[in-house]
Amino acid sequence: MKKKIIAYLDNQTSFFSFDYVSDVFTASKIAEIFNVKRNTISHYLNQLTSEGKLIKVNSRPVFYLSKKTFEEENFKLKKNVYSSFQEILNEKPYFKKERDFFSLMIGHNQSLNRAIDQIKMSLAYPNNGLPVLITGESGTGKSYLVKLVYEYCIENDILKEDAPFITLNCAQYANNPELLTSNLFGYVKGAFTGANETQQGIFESANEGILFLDEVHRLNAEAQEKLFTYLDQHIIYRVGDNSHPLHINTRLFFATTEDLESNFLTTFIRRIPIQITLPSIKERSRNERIELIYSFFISERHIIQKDISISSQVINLLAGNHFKGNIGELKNCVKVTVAKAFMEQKSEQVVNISIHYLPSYLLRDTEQLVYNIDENKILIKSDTTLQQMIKINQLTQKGVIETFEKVLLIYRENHQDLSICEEEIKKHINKLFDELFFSKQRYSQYELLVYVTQYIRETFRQMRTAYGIQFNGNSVYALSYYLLQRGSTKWYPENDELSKSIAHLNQEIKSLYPDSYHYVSRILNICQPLIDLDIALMDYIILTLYFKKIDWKKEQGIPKAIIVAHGYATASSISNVVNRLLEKEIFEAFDMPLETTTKQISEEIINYCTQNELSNGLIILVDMGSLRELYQFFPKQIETPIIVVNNVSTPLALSIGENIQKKLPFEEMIEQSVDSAKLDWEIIYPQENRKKVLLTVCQTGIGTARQINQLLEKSLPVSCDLKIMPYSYESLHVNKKDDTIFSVYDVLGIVGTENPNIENLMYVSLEELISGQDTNRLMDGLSSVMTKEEKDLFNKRIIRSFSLEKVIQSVTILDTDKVIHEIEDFFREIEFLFNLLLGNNVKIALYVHISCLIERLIRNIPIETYSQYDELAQCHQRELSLIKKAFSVIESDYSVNVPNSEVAYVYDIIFKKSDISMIESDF
Ligand SMILES: Nc1ncnc2c1ncn2[C@@H]1O[C@H](COP(=O)(O)OP(=O)(O)OP(=O)(O)O)[C@@H](O)[C@H]1O
Repeated sequence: MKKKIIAYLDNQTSFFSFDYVSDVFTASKIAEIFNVKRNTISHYLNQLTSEGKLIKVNSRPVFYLSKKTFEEENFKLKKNVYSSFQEILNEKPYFKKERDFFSLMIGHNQSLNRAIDQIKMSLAYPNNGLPVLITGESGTGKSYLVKLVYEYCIENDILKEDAPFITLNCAQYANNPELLTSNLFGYVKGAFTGANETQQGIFESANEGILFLDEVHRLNAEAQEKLFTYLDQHIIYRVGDNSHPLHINTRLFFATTEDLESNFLTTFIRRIPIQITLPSIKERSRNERIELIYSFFISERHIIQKDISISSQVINLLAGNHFKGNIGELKNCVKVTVAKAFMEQKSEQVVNISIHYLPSYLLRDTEQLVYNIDENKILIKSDTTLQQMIKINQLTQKGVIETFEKVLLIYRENHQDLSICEEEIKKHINKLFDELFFSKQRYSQYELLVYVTQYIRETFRQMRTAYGIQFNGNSVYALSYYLLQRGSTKWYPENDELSKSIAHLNQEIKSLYPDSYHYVSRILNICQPLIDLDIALMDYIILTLYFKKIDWKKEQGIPKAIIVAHGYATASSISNVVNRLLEKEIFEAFDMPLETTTKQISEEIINYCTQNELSNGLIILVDMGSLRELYQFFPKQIETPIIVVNNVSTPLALSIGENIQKKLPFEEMIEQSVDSAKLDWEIIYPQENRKKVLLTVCQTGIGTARQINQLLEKSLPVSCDLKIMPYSYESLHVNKKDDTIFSVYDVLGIVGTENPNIENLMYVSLEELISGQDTNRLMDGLSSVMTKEEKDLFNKRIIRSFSLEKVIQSVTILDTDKVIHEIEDFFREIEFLFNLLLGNNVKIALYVHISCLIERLIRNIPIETYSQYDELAQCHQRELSLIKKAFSVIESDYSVNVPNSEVAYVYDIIFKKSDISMIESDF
């Protein structure tokens, strides 16, 4: 048993961390693992401790670790029994000192992590370590890093207490490279004119210490040669003497702001195995920049010996600026700002730092707007530490990061399959947003919130214009709160495994919710430069899943409309007036100064076309005859119909705008407006590449069609270039192939609740999809737009999305279980009253139809009146009354009244559905 315990603890101890001591080291856990009584285990553990095999930590609970493994992984221990882990830590050689030194360097655990590891490695290398070359722009901390290296070496006995640390800035000798060489390596008497005495060089003075050559690219070829000799053999020769080598032991650090390739002899570079590049301030995360700013204000506080209160705008402006002189310039900027405020507020107890004290160039250069609002203050007192300040900063984003971690944990626990764990993940995301909405902290960040929301609102406005997406007012706030809390911290996954999971999840979400993902990406890209975000893949994931819930409401069927007119503001003024009158941004303006050519205008418009979603067509109102030729510049591959209307005027634009709002069919929008005005217009249909569409229809209007549309869109693979759009059943039923939709699009087929019976056109009923009967037929009809893999994926998703429950869930807000029960009662009643058995297809059609019907009634949404109601009522009054009777339970349960038209549609489904067989019952 003792052997087993030792083996177990050897293994566990290799994972031991002071930061989190797991219960695997406690007697009770070990007893549980070996299925032995606790007392027995304690007895063995104590014996092993006194044998020196284990260490015992008498904290509560008591922990036991393998001494051998601990010492291998950490450091030698003096005892076997300790009162706490802190007591063990106190024995760690140089523990405090080592940690303290490099941690003074902000970014030591983030952007400088690797650089510091490399330095430590170079110092540990035998025979005086390895030489290190540090590159980086001016002010990135090269000199500061070497200074810390020196202190680290002293504290860790790598160098003796009185070891020399000599810095030589080679740039000081820019005009006299020979002087630099002789100062560096020393010279012998008579080596050159004026060499009256033999003189030892800086190299010798740095013996047994550190020599730091800054701006080392200034060394001339001769000096570089001399350095090789040292690097290769650890000897130097004084200038003028090549026969007396001097043995030197100095650790070399070089720094340069220059490009290595062009300024150094390759032979020199090859001899320096460790090369480190320090990041510019722009490359550091915002959090690191904020840490730097805080630390500089804290040091200024020590200098002026007065508390400092800083407005959060000041921090924002400093953190948002990418100082060319990097940290050095940032530090100076803080110094100057504090000095200026201090001078002006000598008699005040606390020095207030507002944006007025910042250097003016900072305000001028900043991309961020500055508001003159009463803001939050950050107070630095005599005992304020950087750690405290960072903690406050990090707290704000804790909730978001915790959600990241939780989501990833759930995803990984569920074999990286979103279909199993999506609901659970969404619960956590919704919880996060609930917390964000109600967070008290928000109030303390009020000003920043105002700032962020106005950008988000503007971003959403752009999205509305570009994609025709309507936003729920809450979305602006949800996104603003999220971004505010998220802060601008770079978030890195802890390891490669996690990164892989994130990439996997990202891919899954991207293909599952392509639209939502696309919109989220657009929004984040637009906001990113404005609010200085460091976006991680997790942000796309969280936001896509969150916004999916709200659902982007697409404005259906509205074409884009633009006004193009010569002159500096003609187009803008017309569109302004019209948009204001219509209370909607219908028109976009393209002002064209007079010298612009038609070709240039076309290019602008084509550019606009590529950036906006135009699948509902584009209407261009132009001001002069010559512009009519505009379309000749359009590429043949246009995918959308374009109407060009000549001689734009405000009344014409207003009339067309009204028609657009009424969602009239594409050509009618113009016909109705221009008829009276006798203006000329032209419609250009895409000839080669008409967009392929699948239409969704429902017989009662457009409501259910839209829902079917959404379900299909969600199932559509991202890579597939198919448009799915709801369309009027009535219009197709009456016009058949003459309907305008067929000249605008390449219609591949129709999915719906009722067949408009168009010759040679695929029709798949909703019931077929729900019953999973004939998805193959649909897939066959889509062969021209989908590869086999895409069809398989589409099919798989349709089967998943079109279960009866899911369809009902998506078409209504009603409680699915309840509504299904009610409808089943309705079936029984119908079967009883008419003495028949409803076929499965009829039932499925009725499930969907009636649940939508109930919702329509509850929400007071009108439907198209049943056109031949009177004739139907004349012949089938009895049937209509019986159907109405069967509805009585539903009517009373939902407090609604089923109107005649609705009853008539239900009659059609039960008795007329052409492709559904109705089984008469035997009795
Ligand atoms: N990571 C850091 N944490 C805290 N302070 C830093 C850090 N890096 C640099 N500094 C501070 O920034 C200032 C500029 O750094 P430093 O002089 O080392 O830059 P440099 O790269 O050597 O510049 P140059 O090439 O112009 O000589 C120093 O005062 C230093 O204290």
